[in-house]
Amino acid sequence: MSSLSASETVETVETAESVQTPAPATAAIAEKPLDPRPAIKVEDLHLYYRTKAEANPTLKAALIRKVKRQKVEQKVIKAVQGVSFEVPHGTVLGVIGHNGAGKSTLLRALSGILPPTQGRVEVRGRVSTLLALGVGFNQNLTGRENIVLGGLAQGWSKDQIREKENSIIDFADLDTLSEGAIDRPMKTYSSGMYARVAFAVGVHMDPDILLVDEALSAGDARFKERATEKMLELCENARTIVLVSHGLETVRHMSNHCIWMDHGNLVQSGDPDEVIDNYIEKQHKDREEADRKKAAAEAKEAQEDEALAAKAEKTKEALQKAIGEDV
Ligand SMILES: Nc1ncnc2c1ncn2[C@@H]1O[C@H](COP(=O)(O)OP(=O)(O)OP(=O)(O)O)[C@@H](O)[C@H]1O
Repeated sequence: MSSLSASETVETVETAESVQTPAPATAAIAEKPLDPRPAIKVEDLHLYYRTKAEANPTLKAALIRKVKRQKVEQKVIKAVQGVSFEVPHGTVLGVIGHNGAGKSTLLRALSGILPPTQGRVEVRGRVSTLLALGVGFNQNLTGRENIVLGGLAQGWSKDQIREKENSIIDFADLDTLSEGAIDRPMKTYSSGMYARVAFAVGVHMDPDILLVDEALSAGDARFKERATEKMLELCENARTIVLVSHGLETVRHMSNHCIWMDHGNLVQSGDPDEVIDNYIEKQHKDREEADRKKAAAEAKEAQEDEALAAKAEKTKEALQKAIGEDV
């Protein structure tokens, strides 16, 4: 499930126009970086989305608005709020957190797709990004054609393309799933097949920094294992990987540093086992709290029902009494 984009940039620095608020505590990730300058440096990063959303999007409301020439109110979603961390070269950084915590948004900023609303992102090296399924490939072209197209976009020579094409196809190993699939349009692929091609292309871009957003989740166990091996190999060669995933065991297994995001904030940064265990504990506590609240609400509702029934009973008795007396 992925797309890829690669930049040839040796040093990318994204800076927001205004840096006003003081930076929160910076999370240094490794003690002995291979390169004294970090591969990634994020300082007081804020990322906001502006959307025009209506509470009640009805045709009537739209017509009234048009007649009255009213504008739809703009809503600001603060996806990332003041996050700072550094990633030395050769790190596999796992990024975990609940749905909507801001993980993918953070990755988009690292890849340069999304400029910071405020703060600073520095990325040193060639970046290859594996993002959401479907982006980056032409669905009507075959897997092979998309690989060649990707190579051309990278500025590879014909020989390089030929050499890498075979290696990418070998790595993706689609034939074991469906013979000849590599020469069929990608719109006919399953999400797992897509993930295989995307991941194979991404790692063959020879990136210094590989950004992976759940790209492996569609792959089967065997492919995940091979992808893991490949990522570790990249990492041994001082390449840096940022892996966003809900697969906590994958993150635990693969990463040597982990950050936990919650509602756009960085909750913890440190050893993967420690961070993941704390995250799991928090999830349990949240679930218990939610269960407790639900039970309390149900008990309250039952009490109110009982009180209403008692009141109705009393009213009925009073009515019967009144009717009886009248009679
Ligand atoms: N294109 C967008 N426009 C508006 N809001 C967005 C957009 N993309 C994400 N958001 C919002 O930003 C917040 C963070 O979303 P993001 O996708 O970064 O979270 P995430 O941690 O990756 O979630 P998940 O684990 O579900 O993929 C959410 O509130 C989300 O609704």
